[in-house]
Amino acid sequence: MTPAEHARPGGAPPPIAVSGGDPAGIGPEIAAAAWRALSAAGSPVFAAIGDAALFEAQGAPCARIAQLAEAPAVFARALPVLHRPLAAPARPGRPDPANAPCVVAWIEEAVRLALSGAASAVTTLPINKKALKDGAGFAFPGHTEFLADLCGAGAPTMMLAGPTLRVVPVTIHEPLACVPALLSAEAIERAALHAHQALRRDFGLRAPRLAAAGLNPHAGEGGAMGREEIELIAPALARLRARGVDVAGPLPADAMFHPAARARWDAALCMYHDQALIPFKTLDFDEGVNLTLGLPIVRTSPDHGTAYDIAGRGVASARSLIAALRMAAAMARARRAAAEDATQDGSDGADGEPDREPDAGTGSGPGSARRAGSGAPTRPDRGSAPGAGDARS
Ligand SMILES: NC(=O)c1ccc[n+]([C@@H]2O[C@H](COP(=O)([O-])OP(=O)(O)OC[C@H]3O[C@@H](n4cnc5c(N)ncnc54)[C@H](O)[C@@H]3O)[C@@H](O)[C@H]2O)c1
Ligand SMILES: N[C@H](C(=O)O)[C@H](O)COP(=O)(O)O
Repeated sequence: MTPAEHARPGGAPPPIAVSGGDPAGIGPEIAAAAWRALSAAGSPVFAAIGDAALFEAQGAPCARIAQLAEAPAVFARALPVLHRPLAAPARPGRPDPANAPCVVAWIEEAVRLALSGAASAVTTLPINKKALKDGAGFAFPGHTEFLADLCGAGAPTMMLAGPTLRVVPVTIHEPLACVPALLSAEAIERAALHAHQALRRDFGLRAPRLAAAGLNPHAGEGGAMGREEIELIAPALARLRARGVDVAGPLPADAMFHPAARARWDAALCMYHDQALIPFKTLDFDEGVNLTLGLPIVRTSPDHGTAYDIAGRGVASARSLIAALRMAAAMARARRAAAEDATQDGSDGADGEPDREPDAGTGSGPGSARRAGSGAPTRPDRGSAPGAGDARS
C-alpha cells in the first residue's frame, strides 16, 4: 500500500518513522524534546524505532506500540515507540560496538515501513558511521548511501535545506583527495536533476534556479587554476540548460554565498561535501535539515551529528530535528498531492522534471512541467530567501 492508501479517515497521513540513531549520542534527548513540542502542536505525528528505555530516561512518557498505525491515537499523551531493545546499556558519549547492529536494524525497519506505505516518511536520528563500521561492519559512508541501497534506488543526492539557503554536494562523503577523479558529468547532471525535481515537487518552486560552483579557486580562472570547469562542469551545465534546467555557473565558490549572490538562486550545486556544508552549517545549523533525493521515499534528518561532547547533559537543541520532521511531513504531503493529481490526469506523478526532456534520469520516470509540487510548499517562487520555511507546518 502507498502512504495515500494508508491515510487515516479524514485524510490524515500515516506517521513518520524515526530511526533511533546512536544511543550514545543526543538522539534520545532530542527525540523526547521534539515529541514534547510536536505533541503540543498536534502534528506531525511520529513514532520512534528503538529501545523505549532510552526515551523514558529523558523523562518522556512512552507508549510501546505494536504497529505504526497505533501512533496517532497515543501521540498527544506519549511518545509512540516501536520498542526494539538494545544489546547493551547505553552510556552517553561512549558508543558500544555491541549496539551497532541494533542501530542499523532500526534504520532498516524505518525504511521498510516507508516503502510499504505504513510510514509517510523516514526521519533518521544521527549515527556515528565509524561506530557502526566497527560494531556492525557497516559498509556505507552514511545514511544517504545506505538508504539508496535499502530502497534499491540509483545513486542518491544529498540536499541540505534551511531558512537561509539550500545546498547540494555533487560528491558526498568522499575524501577530498578523491574528489577530482570522482567528479563526473553524470554525477553533476544527476544531482542537478534531482535538485530541480525536488525544488518543484517538494518545495513548490515553479521555475527553480540552480547555481553551480566550480571546483577550483576562482572557478579555474579561465584554465589558469585548473581545467575541470572548462572540460567537465561547463559542458555538463550546458547539457542541463538544453534540458530546460535553469542553472548558472560554474561560479567561483567563494563569491556565491554572500546575501546578494544567494538571492539569485534557489539551490547551490557544490562539487564536494565541505564546499556545500560549510556555508550551510555556518548560516543554518540550528534549523538545517538534511534530505535525501532520488529515493522512492521521503527521508529527512537533522543536519547535526551525534554530538558525543554534550550527550546526556540535556543541553542539545531539538530545533533541527523538529524542522526535519516538519519538512518530512510537508514533502510527503506534496508528493501525495502530486500522486493524486497524476491519478486524476492519467500521468505518472513524477512532476517536477525539466520541461524539455522526457527522461530526467532521476529514477522516477518521465514527467511534465504542467504544475509545480502541490500541497507542502508555501514560499513564493521569487523574492524571498530560499529555505525550509515552507515546510513548517
Ligand atoms: N545525520 C547523521 O547521522 C549525521 C550528521 C552529521 C554528522 N554525523 C556524525 O556525527 C558524528 C559527530 O560529528 P561532528 O562532531 O562532526 O558533528 P556534530 O554535529 O555531532 O557536532 C558538532 C558540534 O555541534 C554541537 N552540536 C551538534 N548538534 C547539536 C545540537 N542539536 N544542539 C547543540 N549543539 C549541537 C556539538 O556539541 C559539537 O560541538 C560523526 O560520526 C559524524 O559522522 C551524523
Ligand atoms: N554529511 C552529513 C553532514 O555532515 O551533515 C552527514 O554526514 C549525514 O549524512 P547521512 O545523512 O548520509 O548520514
